[in-house]
Amino acid sequence: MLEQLKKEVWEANLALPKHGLVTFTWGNVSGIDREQGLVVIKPSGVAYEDLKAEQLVVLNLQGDIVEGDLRPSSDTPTHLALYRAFPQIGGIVHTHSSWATSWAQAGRAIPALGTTQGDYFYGTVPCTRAMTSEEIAGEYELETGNVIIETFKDISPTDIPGVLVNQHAPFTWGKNAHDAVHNAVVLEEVAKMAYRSLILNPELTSMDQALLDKHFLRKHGANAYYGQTKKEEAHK
Ligand SMILES: O=C(CO)[C@@H](O)[C@H](O)COP(=O)(O)O
Repeated sequence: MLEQLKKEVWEANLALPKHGLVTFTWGNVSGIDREQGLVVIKPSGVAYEDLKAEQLVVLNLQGDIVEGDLRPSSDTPTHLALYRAFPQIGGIVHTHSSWATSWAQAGRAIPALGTTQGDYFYGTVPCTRAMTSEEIAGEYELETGNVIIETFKDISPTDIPGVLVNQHAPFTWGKNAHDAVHNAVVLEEVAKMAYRSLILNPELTSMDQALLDKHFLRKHGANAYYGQTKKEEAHK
């Protein structure tokens, strides 16, 4: 089980440069074995082309390293906070992909303007609030997790599998590491499309709700891999 998870997380990290989501080592992917309560994550600062599966770091949800000689990603506290708060997710990606990061630096949420976003995000991709000076001076990565969790207090992480961290960059998640990478690619694409759409038509606000329902529920409805039956909820 753990060896399979390491292979999956290793492959997912290598997919980041393949999809043009990272410059240098500006990104990391993790996955979790919920039965064992163990998280596998990329080691800090290691170039993707040099990364070996055996270099991945294994931690428990409290952040204790149980396997691995290298330092875990500097974003590990954020990953762990999200795994503790969102039991539905099995993989997390953090990158500085340039279009999504531009929205995060601008402190702006990405509205759902079309079916491309609607197929994967059930509406707006939120941007967290700016962190306080105390939060920034404290354990920044842990506080980043906390502000994401705060942002999602009324949002289901299965409806919106990603977030923009204010003045930082995006995090995405999914049922496993590969799914989280898929959502990271989608987020980068819709960030680019939304920017261009708003340049072409600054009056845009959001897409038609019925169209959003149709597209999101069609993909994440009765067979939703999270085990929820969104169709029933949608027609109550
Ligand atoms: O957010 C940041 C830096 O702002 C990090 O994501 C780094 O860009 C990658 O750090 P490591 O995973 O190599 O520690």
